[in-house]
Amino acid sequence: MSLSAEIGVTVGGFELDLDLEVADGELLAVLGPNGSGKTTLLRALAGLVPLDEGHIVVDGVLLDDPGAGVFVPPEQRPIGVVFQQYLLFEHLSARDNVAFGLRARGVKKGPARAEAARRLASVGLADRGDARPAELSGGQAQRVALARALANDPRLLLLDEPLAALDVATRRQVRRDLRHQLGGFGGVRIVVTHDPVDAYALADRVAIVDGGSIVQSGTVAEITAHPRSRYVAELVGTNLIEGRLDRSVLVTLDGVEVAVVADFDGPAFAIVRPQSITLARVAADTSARNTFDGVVDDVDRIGDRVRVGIAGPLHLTAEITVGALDSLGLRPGDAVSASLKATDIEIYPA
Ligand SMILES: Nc1ncnc2c1ncn2[C@@H]1O[C@H](COP(=O)(O)OP(=O)(O)OP(=O)(O)O)[C@@H](O)[C@H]1O
Repeated sequence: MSLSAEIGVTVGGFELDLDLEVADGELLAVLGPNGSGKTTLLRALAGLVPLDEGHIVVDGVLLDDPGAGVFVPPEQRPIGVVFQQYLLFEHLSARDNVAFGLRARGVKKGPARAEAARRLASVGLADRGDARPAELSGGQAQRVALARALANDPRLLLLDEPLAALDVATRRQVRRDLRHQLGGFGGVRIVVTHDPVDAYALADRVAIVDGGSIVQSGTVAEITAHPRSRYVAELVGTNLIEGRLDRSVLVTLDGVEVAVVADFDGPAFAIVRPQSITLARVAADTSARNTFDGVVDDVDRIGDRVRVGIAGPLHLTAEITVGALDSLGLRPGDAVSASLKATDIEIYPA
């Protein structure tokens, strides 16, 4: 393992408490909603916030351990950071921005500038060394920030929302470039993002952070198939129901009963694809085992499909065609009946 960390930090009443093990060459995406602690995690790894408890070990070297009285300052850590807004010095050229970190570590001006030029060339910016940050496109500024982070040959590379500063049109191209550039780095890479598309495009493994702790981690495929929280279910666009199974009836925490097909009892999650939910104006006489009456609380059109949010005993999202929406004439506030077949509900242990 190249990064092994137990992070215990409190900032302004917010508590971050999580463990991370990341192998050399692995790219971990840390995904979570606003305020979940992602930036605080990066700041703790980089040494910008000292740990209150725990330890950080990179390549076998202890960087922070309050119990042992060890704290290696940020500039001495084998860590490169690309911050959210890149934080390039506006008054310095691209080359001097990249050379800055090397100079801070005692490299002489000439060799630092030569190394910076080489680093810029490696991210495809050989001809932009004299440009100031204001003269660079968003994608170019990001590559300068990456070249700067890599200039000291770090063992751990941290990227905080690397695509957030870019407009939608440039994002896709820069995401592709970034994947390519990150592919050439052999150490541990951690990318923080709240965009699942970035996580899926860049990462081998994803850790979902919520409320200062890791609520789920695994490969993208594992997380997508078996979400274990409402946040993740929403990210992957499915409905999650949590409860307790008792002979093929899932009883939710609120006491709602859902008929399912299951061969075990006990705490369980159920997922229902929005496309498997049938909507009707009044409770229909169907073969579906489950029918819930509710009220439409959201109607969101995506191409020729419509996602309809239903508030009721269960909060569900159904996906229907525009034609079906028109014939039902559903609007927010309307009463609606949602049916789901027991065989369309996938069950797994909680
Ligand atoms: N220096 C600080 N002083 C007080 N509170 C802080 C400080 N730094 C972070 N917090 C609080 O800690 C929580 C986590 O913040 P953090 O920036 O780590 O979240 P995040 O997941 O990166 O969010 P975002 O996606 O919005 O950047 C927030 O509630 C924030 O207000």
